[in-house]
Amino acid sequence: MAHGLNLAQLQAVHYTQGPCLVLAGAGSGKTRVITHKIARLIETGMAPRKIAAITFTNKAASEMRERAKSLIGRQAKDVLVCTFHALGVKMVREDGHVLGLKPQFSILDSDDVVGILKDAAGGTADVATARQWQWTISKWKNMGLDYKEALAQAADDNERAIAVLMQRYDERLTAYQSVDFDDLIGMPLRLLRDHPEVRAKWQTNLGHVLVDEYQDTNATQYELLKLLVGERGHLTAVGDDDQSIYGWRGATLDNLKKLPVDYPQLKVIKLEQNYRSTSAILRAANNVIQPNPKLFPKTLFSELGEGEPVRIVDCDSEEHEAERAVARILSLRAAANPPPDWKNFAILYRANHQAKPFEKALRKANVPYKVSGGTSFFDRAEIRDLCAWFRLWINNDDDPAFLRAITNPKRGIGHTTLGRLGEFSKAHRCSMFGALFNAMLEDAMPAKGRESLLEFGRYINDLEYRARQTRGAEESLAFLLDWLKEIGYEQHLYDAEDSEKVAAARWTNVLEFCDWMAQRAGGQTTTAADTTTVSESKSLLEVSQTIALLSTISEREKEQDMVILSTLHASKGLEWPHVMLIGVNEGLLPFKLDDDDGRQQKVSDDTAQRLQEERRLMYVGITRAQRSLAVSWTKRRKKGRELVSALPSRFIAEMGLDSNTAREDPREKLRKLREEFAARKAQSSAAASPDSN
Ligand SMILES: Nc1ncnc2c1ncn2[C@@H]1O[C@H](COP(=O)(O)OP(=O)(O)OP(=O)(O)O)[C@@H](O)[C@H]1O
Ligand SMILES: [Mg+2]
Repeated sequence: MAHGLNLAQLQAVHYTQGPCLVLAGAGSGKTRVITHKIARLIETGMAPRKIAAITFTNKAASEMRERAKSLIGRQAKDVLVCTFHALGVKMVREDGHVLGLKPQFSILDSDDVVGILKDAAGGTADVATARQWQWTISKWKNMGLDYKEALAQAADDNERAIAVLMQRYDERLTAYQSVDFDDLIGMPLRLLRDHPEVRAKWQTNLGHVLVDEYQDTNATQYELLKLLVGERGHLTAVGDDDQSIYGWRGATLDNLKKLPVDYPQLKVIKLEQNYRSTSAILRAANNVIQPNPKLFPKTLFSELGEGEPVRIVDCDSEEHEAERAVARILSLRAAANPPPDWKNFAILYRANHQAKPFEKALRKANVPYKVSGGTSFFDRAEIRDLCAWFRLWINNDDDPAFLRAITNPKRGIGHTTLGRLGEFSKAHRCSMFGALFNAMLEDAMPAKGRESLLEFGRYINDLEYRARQTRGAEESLAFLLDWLKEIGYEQHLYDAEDSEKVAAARWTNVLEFCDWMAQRAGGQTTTAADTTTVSESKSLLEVSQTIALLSTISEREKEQDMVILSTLHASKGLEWPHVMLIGVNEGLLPFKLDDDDGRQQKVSDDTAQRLQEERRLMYVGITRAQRSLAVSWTKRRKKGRELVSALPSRFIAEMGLDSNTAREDPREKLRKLREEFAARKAQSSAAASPDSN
């Protein structure tokens, strides 16, 4: 097991007596330390289920599980590898009853939250305002505040009003037996903080907790972590202060500073060798991050050789930029034999909307690509409709799911009827579903409306019963298809869409989703949020319970051979042989900074801090590249409908490249291509792929 680790890494892996912090730059093998340490802990006799490894995304979790599996085999499946949120789901499912929550609680998605907030505020607010409330409440929850504490620290009347709204909002969530995304951290924290027996249970159950990307944890997550590991502090955290890019979401570098204070026995280990990138790439990264104040001094070197110079690509417009990116991918592929896989290329950008021209250009050139971190499969309206039905089978009290299921597809139940049902359920303090079977409902609405409601209720009960009996892949698929036919979902899609093509695509998604669910019922796959690894067939009801959780917190990831388009934020922790950073313009990266035009000497503290975070984002982007890096910017950008002239980002100059060699010159490229062609010919058939590592 020792192979493939340097001395400092080995030290981190073997130190299991107490808390350990690995603090090191990008690509220095921090994540590798975590996987090897999992293996080491198991080797020394710790039961795999006593180990928890916390990652930043579900994708990172499944990758880590794979890596652990290749080191230690099947035992890896019992290690709890998941995100903070998935851990939260597990904790709330096991112990939420202490807080009055049943194990079959629902997790609300962002749209549900906005709907509930609007409703709780009297129903007149627009979506933008409701999103603002959502943002503020989320911020408070991430600071570990309940509505009373939020009220006490509110800065103005507006915030006080939101704190009052927060109370009503949380009351509704309790009534719906539902939680929002932030509760998945806040509730476990309350469980451990306020309930010693629960705390004792988790501290005994977990022998060691490992955390990747520690620099991006927020205050609540840190508190949770501390309570999970207790005073013994069997904790390994790895991180890089230069890669902290979630400050805007409440992550705080204070957690890095607090660790040595809260754990005086903390062992701090630094790693200095970068195993990912060539020296040319690493130098550009070091230059960019250099102006930022240093929390901990570090140096980083690479032994992978100088490599290709970093390319700066000047473009006229976004379309031009996209064309050049595609041309670069094609020429890099043409230059190697066999050509590197598509998945070796990544196009990274600051904001989601920047992907569009690139998608168009890639499609035009028939290049397979995947937008990662964009709209997830589970965010599609049709999938969310189906998930609402599942949520309702599992948790009849989930009112948002009830409303979504009863109206998708429409079943002739009008708004008036639903409105009356809503009022009745409020007056009688029960869920809308519960109200259906209340004898007093007779007085609240005309018989006709009531009859259709009851019919729906009976149908849900019937489905729940049938789903419980349905096991295995084949039965499940048959059940799902029957159900979709019964509710007329395909027709519903065709009615809702003007374009038949769009409707057909949505129906294909539905079928793909059913197939995927059926496979899970057959016991095939494991996913990041589903921490209990599936190995035998499950009933469809059990499967839908985990799907309902997945619907908001997981992306369905398949390993496919495609060019990756990703935001810089979503690229954290990942690596590709060839990376293109695009839209590296002032105003985009760094993103618009209020009082800073790049020339002023003095800027406000806030702006200076945001600039530091933007610089870290650029650093993250550069350090994703293993062998080649191109950085492009455009002379003109779209602003609304207009084309305005634009400047290259200050970060391009800061990379400190020699402008003569770095600019991409078409003539030089041609020369290189010729050279490579000649070299390949000489090598003839024996040529091995430089990309097959
Ligand atoms: N000792 C080593 N020998 C050889 N390769 C290594 C070694 N340590 C790490 N690597 C490789 O270097 C690359 C970067 O490692 P890893 O992803 O663990 O770095 P990291 O510090 O987590 O990076 P980031 O800060 O971007 O998350 C990986 O491909 C990994 O397999
Ligand atoms: Mg990492």
